[in-house]
Amino acid sequence: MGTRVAVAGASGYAGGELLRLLVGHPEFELGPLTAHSQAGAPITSVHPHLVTLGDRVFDRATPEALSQAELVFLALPHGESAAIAKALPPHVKVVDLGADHRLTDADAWAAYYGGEHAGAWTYGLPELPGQRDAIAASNRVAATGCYVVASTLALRPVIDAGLAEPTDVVVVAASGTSGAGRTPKANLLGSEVMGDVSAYKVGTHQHTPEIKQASGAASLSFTPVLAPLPRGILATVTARPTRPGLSSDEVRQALQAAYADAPFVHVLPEGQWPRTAATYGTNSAHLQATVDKDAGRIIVVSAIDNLGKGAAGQAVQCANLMLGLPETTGLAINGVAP
Ligand SMILES: NC(=O)C1=CN([C@@H]2O[C@H](COP(=O)(O)OP(=O)(O)OC[C@H]3O[C@@H](n4cnc5c(N)ncnc54)[C@H](OP(=O)(O)O)[C@@H]3O)[C@@H](O)[C@H]2O)C=CC1
Ligand SMILES: CC(=O)N[C@@H](CCC(=O)OP(=O)(O)O)C(=O)O
Repeated sequence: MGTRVAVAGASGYAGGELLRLLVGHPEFELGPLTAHSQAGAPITSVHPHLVTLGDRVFDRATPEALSQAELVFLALPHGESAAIAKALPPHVKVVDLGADHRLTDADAWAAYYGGEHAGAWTYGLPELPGQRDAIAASNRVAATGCYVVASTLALRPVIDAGLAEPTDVVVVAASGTSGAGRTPKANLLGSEVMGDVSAYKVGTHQHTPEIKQASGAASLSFTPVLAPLPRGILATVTARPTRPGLSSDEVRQALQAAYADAPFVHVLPEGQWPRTAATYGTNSAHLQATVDKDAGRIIVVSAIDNLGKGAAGQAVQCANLMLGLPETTGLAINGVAP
C-alpha cells in the first residue's frame, strides 16, 4: 500500500499533469481527485491522455473527502486554496501549487494579488540553500510560481556568490500558453495565439515580488512574454557584475557549485544554450551563462517545463521530501525528442 494522496483542482492543467505523475509514482496511491464545475464528469473527458484512470469520475471537493488522504495537492485558482487548506486537519500534509501561501510580505500580496493575505508556508523550491531540509520537516509547503522557478534558479547562486548586483536585475521570460490555465480566455484562443509572440503584464506581473523574495534581487524589471507553445518557459536573466573583468567561467562555476547535489538542475556544457523542448514533460531545469563584455552584463538563460518543474513536478518533488522519499521518485529527468 502506497501513501494515499489527493488532488483538488484535478481537472485543470496543473491538476492533469499531477495526475499523470501520480499514476506513474511507485509510492503513491490515488485518493480523492476533485474538481469544481467538472465534478461528476469522467476524468478522461477532460484528460483523454490518462487512459489508465478508466471510467473514474472527478470527485466533489469537500474538506472531509480530502482529509482521507495523507497528503493533498491543491491546484486551485489563486484565492481558493487558503480557504480549503484552513479546513484540513494539521496532520494532513498539503502542497499548494497556487500563490496563496508563497509571499512573506503582506504588503506585496496586497499590491499584486489583493484581498486578505493567508500567511506564508515553507517555500517549495528545494534547490534553495537549506530549503530541502525545511520542506522535509514541514506539513504545509507552498510550491513556487512557474516564472519564479526559472528566474530564481538562474539568479540566486550568482547573487549569493557576490558576482551580481542585486539592485540591477532584468528578467525577460517567455511562457507557453498552458501557464495561463485551461479556463478559456479571449487572448488565448488558438487563432489569436498561433503565429504570435506578445509581451503582457509588462512591469506589473504578480511574480515580481516572489522572484525578489526567492532570488535575493533587490530591484527587478520583469517582462513576461506569451509564446505559441503548449508548455515551456525560457527565462533570460541579466545582471550587472559586482566587479570588472568577471569571467563567464566564474559565473558557470557559481551555478555548478550551487547545483552539484541537485538532481534536476543541469548546467549545460559550454556553448549549449537551454531550449524548452529538451525539458518537455520533465522536472528538469537547464541553465547556461556568459558575461556580455560589451554591455557589462551577466546573462543566465534557463529553461523549464512550466507544468513540470514550474508546477506539478516541483509539487511532487516537495511531496517526496515531505514523505521521506528520494526527491526524484516518480519524476523524469531526461526529456523526449524530437
Ligand atoms: N498552469 C501552470 O503552468 C501553473 C499553474 N500553477 C497554479 O496551479 C493552480 C491551478 O492552475 P491551472 O491548472 O493552470 O488552472 P486551471 O484553470 O487549468 O484549473 C483550475 C482548477 O481549479 C478548479 N476551480 C476553478 N474554480 C474553482 C473554485 N471557485 N473553487 C474550487 N475549484 C475551482 C477547476 O475546476 P473545474 O475545471 O472543474 O471548474 C480546475 O480543476 C493555480 O493556482 C496556478 O497558479 C502553478 C504553476 C504553474
Ligand atoms: C502564460 C500565463 O498567463 N501565465 C500565468 C502564470 C501565472 C500563474 O498563475 O502561475 P503560478 O501559479 O505559477 O503563479 C501568468 O502570467 O499570470
